[in-house]
Amino acid sequence: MATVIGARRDRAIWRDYLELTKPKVVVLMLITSLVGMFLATRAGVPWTVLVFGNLGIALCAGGAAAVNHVVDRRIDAVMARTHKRPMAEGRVSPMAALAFALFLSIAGLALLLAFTNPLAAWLTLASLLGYAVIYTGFLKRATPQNIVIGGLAGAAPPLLGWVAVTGHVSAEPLLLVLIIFAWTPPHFWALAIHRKEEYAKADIPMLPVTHGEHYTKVHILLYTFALLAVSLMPYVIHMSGLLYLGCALVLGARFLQWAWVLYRGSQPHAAINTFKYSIWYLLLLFIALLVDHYLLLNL
Ligand code: HEM
Ligand SMILES: CC(C)=CCC/C(C)=C/CC/C(C)=C/COP(=O)(O)OP(=O)(O)O
Repeated sequence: MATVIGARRDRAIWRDYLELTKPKVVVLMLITSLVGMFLATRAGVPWTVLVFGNLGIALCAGGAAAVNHVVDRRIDAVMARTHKRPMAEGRVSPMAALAFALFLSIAGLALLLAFTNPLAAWLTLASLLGYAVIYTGFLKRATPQNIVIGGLAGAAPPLLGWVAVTGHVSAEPLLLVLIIFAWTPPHFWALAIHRKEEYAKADIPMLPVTHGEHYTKVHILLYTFALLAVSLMPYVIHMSGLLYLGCALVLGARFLQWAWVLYRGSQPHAAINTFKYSIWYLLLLFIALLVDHYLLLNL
């Protein structure tokens, strides 16, 4: 077995490069961009946009994630959740990871320019820079509101998908962005409560570290209320029908229940369970948007 920058290589190198792209996060983002594409039109989405548009968005998101791994390698090495990452353990060198990130990002933008439209490419570039440079390079170490502001980049994919199809920004995809924007604080702060000591050790000013657990739980509750309200808007503006409304109410009520259990402190694993539920929530809410869309079209 070879030794790479002081670290033993005991697994295939492609796995390390794949890990740099945060594949599970990117897959969920892709589902939201797919939904943005399908909701943008009553006719079918051209297959070139469907395939190369989503591939372009995924490559750029993966490129941004790889930059995040490079910039954060020292703090990742300090935290138990992240210390086995390829950069934190030195299995991939910063130069190699940056070259990989650059390759993914340029390939992604080229696909978007070739198969979608310039606006989709520019907005994707803005999201890429928003996450890789603004959030990772500045906000993360600067303010406990880091993930609220930085959340905009992660929330962008439904807009990117919509614009890839239509070529312009409109209210409906902005509403989908708003849903993910309101979802991000409960998603992340629940995990941050669970991992509070690690963030404190790494000197990262996440809300539970700077303002305490109680304050964070109150804000999780408030954002979850806001999320429930915003998630009903697609029905209110006649973008979605009753099936979506029912799903949004049930999924939102369950999210509120978790936020309440977390707030009351009555369950030892409430924080990590709220985090896990947040991922199922977003996945199921966007599947509901899609199923509802095709039901409405066929009525
Ligand atoms: C600024 C915004 C966000 C922050 C700060 C954030 C933070 C995090 C963190 C710290 C994790 C844990 C990763 C791990 O355990 O290695 C995570 C997991 C995850 N996040 Fe987010 N997230 C954000 C936005 C998003 C968005 C927009 C999506 C998808 C639309 C998303 C989807 C996921 C998924 C699927 C996981 C589970 C990954 C796994 O199990 O490996 N996140 N997030
Ligand atoms: C083009 C486009 C759509 C770009 C979006 C890029 C993207 C992958 C955003 C993900 C958001 C996320 C997982 C933040 C966590 O970072 P963190 O550094 O706080 O978490 P960590 O400690 O797990 O690395």
